[in-house]
Amino acid sequence: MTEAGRFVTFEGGEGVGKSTQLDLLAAHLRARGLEVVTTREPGGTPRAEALRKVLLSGRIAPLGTLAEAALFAAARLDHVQNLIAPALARGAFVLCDRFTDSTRAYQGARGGVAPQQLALLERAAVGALRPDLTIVLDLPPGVGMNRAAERRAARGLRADRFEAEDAVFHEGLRRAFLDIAEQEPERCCVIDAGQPVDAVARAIRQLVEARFLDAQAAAAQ
Ligand SMILES: Nc1ncnc2c1ncn2[C@@H]1O[C@H](COP(=O)(O)OP(=O)(O)OP(=O)(O)O)[C@@H](O)[C@H]1O
Ligand SMILES: Cc1cn([C@H]2C[C@H](O)[C@@H](COP(=O)(O)O)O2)c(=O)[nH]c1=O
Repeated sequence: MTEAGRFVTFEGGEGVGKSTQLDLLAAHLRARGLEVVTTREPGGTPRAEALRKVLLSGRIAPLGTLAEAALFAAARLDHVQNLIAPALARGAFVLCDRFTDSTRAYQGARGGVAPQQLALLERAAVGALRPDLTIVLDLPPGVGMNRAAERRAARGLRADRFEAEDAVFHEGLRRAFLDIAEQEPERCCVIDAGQPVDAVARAIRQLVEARFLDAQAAAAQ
């Protein structure tokens, strides 16, 4: 449930195309004259971006997955309070690269943090805020990991804390995101991310227009 705006999150494993598709949707919505705020997790505000650096460096990993989950929640609290909630209150479309489902998948399903503990952290960080729509980009993990590795090589980067996990971890993540989508079909929509970029973008545009913009136009008539 959001305030006046629309909150759309992009989820899925590594290299499935979340940032590519988020940018394309943002450009499409801006061309229609809408205010769009693009952001990401962990991150989105200066304090949360600082926490992102620590989390992805792997320096927190020795403290255990519960500590990591708590730090993701701390970053999210700052992000929601200082960027997401104000933008939604203004009536903007907020497009966010990863949100609470990533914690459920990475720290919960794969990291072994108990659902009750995750629920407490989630409530503390986001209160009653829920995405209006979550786009789950689905891809065999091998394909996504290859895409992510090529992107890293082009930028001269090394694998981060989570990219460095093994194939079993990434296979489990894919299942975790699909399970979340099955459990919340009204909020989540799974899209085949193995299609060419343009085809994925078209599917996302159609979904967003049908969900938010066609209904708005019909109501205005
Ligand atoms: N549909 C596609 N087909 C082929 N390549 C793609 C497709 N979508 C994105 N890519 C490429 O794959 C790489 C990863 O894409 P992107 O950064 O958008 O993924 P991501 O899900 O945001 O990754 P991460 O979670 O690792 O940050 C980029 O080099 C991008 O150009
Ligand atoms: C929000 C969130 C993220 N993660 C992990 C997932 C990714 O490996 C990184 C973020 O990197 P990206 O290139 O921006 O996708 O962090 C997580 O484990 N838990 C979370 O809640």
